[in-house]
Amino acid sequence: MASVKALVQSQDLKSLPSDYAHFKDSQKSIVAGPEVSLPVIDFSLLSSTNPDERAKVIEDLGKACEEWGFFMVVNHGIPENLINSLFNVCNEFFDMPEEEKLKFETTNPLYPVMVRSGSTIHDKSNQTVLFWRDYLRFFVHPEFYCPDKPQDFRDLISEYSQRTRDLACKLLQGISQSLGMEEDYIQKAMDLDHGTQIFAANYYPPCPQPELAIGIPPHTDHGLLTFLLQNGVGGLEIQHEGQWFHVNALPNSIFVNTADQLEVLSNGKYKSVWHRAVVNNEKTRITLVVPNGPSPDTIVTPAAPLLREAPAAYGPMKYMEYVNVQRVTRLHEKPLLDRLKLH
Ligand SMILES: O=C(O)CCC(=O)C(=O)O
Ligand SMILES: [Fe+2]
Repeated sequence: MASVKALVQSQDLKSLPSDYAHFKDSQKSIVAGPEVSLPVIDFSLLSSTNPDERAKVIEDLGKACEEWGFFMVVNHGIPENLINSLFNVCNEFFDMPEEEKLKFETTNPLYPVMVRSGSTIHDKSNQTVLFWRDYLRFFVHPEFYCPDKPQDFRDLISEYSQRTRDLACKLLQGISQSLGMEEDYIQKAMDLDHGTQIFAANYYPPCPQPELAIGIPPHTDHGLLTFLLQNGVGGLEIQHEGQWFHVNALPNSIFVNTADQLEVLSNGKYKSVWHRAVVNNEKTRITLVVPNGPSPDTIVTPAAPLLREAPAAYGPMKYMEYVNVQRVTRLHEKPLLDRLKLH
């Protein structure tokens, strides 16, 4: 299938092709949410030698997970030039000839490298609706995959994936402690030495009628923590206290959201945040997304130490099975996470 990028380039589009109309009439269209300021976590304080400073950042981290499920990490130590190079190389990837990219086209979520355009969803009447985005996704851990073009892609991804894995481990140590557990509880219980890490790049070209289209419809992410970078163009919205809010990034920050397996592990204390990507009619938006999850075979359950205080609120499920079932769950069906709830 042709990419959304090619569609935009091939025609002087004045209106949205009907396949991409998520909202059939402008009355029900997307209304951009108001902007909200998010909790900010200073990552450098997690390795502070001052116990009070460390205790404070762990408390802030716990609050951010409990009240928002979404925060920005600053002073994360990932070099700005690595991030800039990654955006450049991902842009080059989407600029490659269609035939090159389509080599990776598949609908099988287990393929290690996948390119898709306008991934389909089905609305209530079972009609297909396409997302206004092109998409590249591959597994980087426990096994490392990466397209071999453009040049330097592999090296950059390899470095970014190592650094973000380290960031995820350290944040999860703080999160373990914020739940009153041993620092390495999550690392051991989720087998993070073999943790699943994915790299995804979303490419949202300018859209002629952005209010009728959707980049990604509302969803929660599978995994523990997702990291997101954007190329300076906004579009991410999160649900907070029942309302949609637009979120914007501080310079040099990384967005982090709590995901489904962290909700299960924390026995519901930390909620997996609902979010969506809206599109605009002016600028191409690129986001680089790294979901960090348990090892593929980990059976995820609420953490044992938390069950002294309350009974388990979620049933067990193997992580990879969860990923696969979630992928075939349709928009109007009950979300998989809700189906795991025991009461
Ligand atoms: O691009 C965005 O802003 C959201 C991406 C996202 O939610 C995802 O890839 O899971
Ligand atoms: Fe997401």
